[in-house]
Amino acid sequence: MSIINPLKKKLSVALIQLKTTANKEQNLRAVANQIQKAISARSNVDLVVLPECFNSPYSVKEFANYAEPIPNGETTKFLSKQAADHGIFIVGGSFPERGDDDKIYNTSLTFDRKGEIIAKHRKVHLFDIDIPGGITFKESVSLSAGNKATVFDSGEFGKVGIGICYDVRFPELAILAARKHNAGIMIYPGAFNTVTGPLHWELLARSRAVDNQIFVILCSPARDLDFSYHAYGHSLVVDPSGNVIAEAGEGEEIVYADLDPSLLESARAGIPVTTQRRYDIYPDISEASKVSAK
Ligand SMILES: NC(=O)CC(=O)C(=O)O
Repeated sequence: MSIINPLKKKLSVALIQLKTTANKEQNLRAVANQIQKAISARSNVDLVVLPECFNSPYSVKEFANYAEPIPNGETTKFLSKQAADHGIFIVGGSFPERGDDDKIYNTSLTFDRKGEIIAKHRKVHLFDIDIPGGITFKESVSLSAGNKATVFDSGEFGKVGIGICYDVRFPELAILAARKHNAGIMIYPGAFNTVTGPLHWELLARSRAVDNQIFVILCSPARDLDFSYHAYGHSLVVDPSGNVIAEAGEGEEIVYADLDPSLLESARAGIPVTTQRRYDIYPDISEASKVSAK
């Protein structure tokens, strides 16, 4: 049985883990500086990834104050220009979007080398959790959920799926991207915290990678203990065998990695689950689990 390798060529990525302040202009300037730094350090960078909510505080009280329309808002124009000026792909983390329906979404835009928007993902699963003695957060207080899975075709290195943070806890998005659309990479801008991060951040990234034998990228803000929300940090890249091939600490840092198609090929050749699935036994698994959750 021949191996399907969705990754068309080696891809050099840079994940920008930076602190977010309450000042949007300052945040955008910091992103521009960090992109410049990444390009200067590694001239072959193809794709830059930014964290969830990189232009605003991660706070349900603040999302509406920072929300912008797409594509005519300041942050969209800024990201487009960065991508075009440097001739790189950018997965633009996420920022609060004010939709045409006046609702607020947590939205990630992806730009190609010419600065064109090639993907728009609105966080599908809102982060509503309550861990007594740990953390309570309810994005649904001020955000609305997106209603579609997102995969883009880079045209150069194959297809890529996008999720935002809490979306990584739901394997279905990555399964759809990898198995229905043949994506070789899943990218999640995310902002786990100091309670859930140590428990699940790396575990979930490695799980999504091994489930689908794809590369998985998670990009977080840097930790800032002066803010109400303490981001976990630890932006990382996982290969299709589940190995963490690059990882940041907690502070500001740029993580570099080369995504090598041969790693995907050897993972799928050695443990050929892609060709061994028994769809006769688990047709439409999501529908089945919906019934049992009632
Ligand atoms: N911030 C999130 O959306 C998700 C998160 O922190 C978690 O799942 O834990």
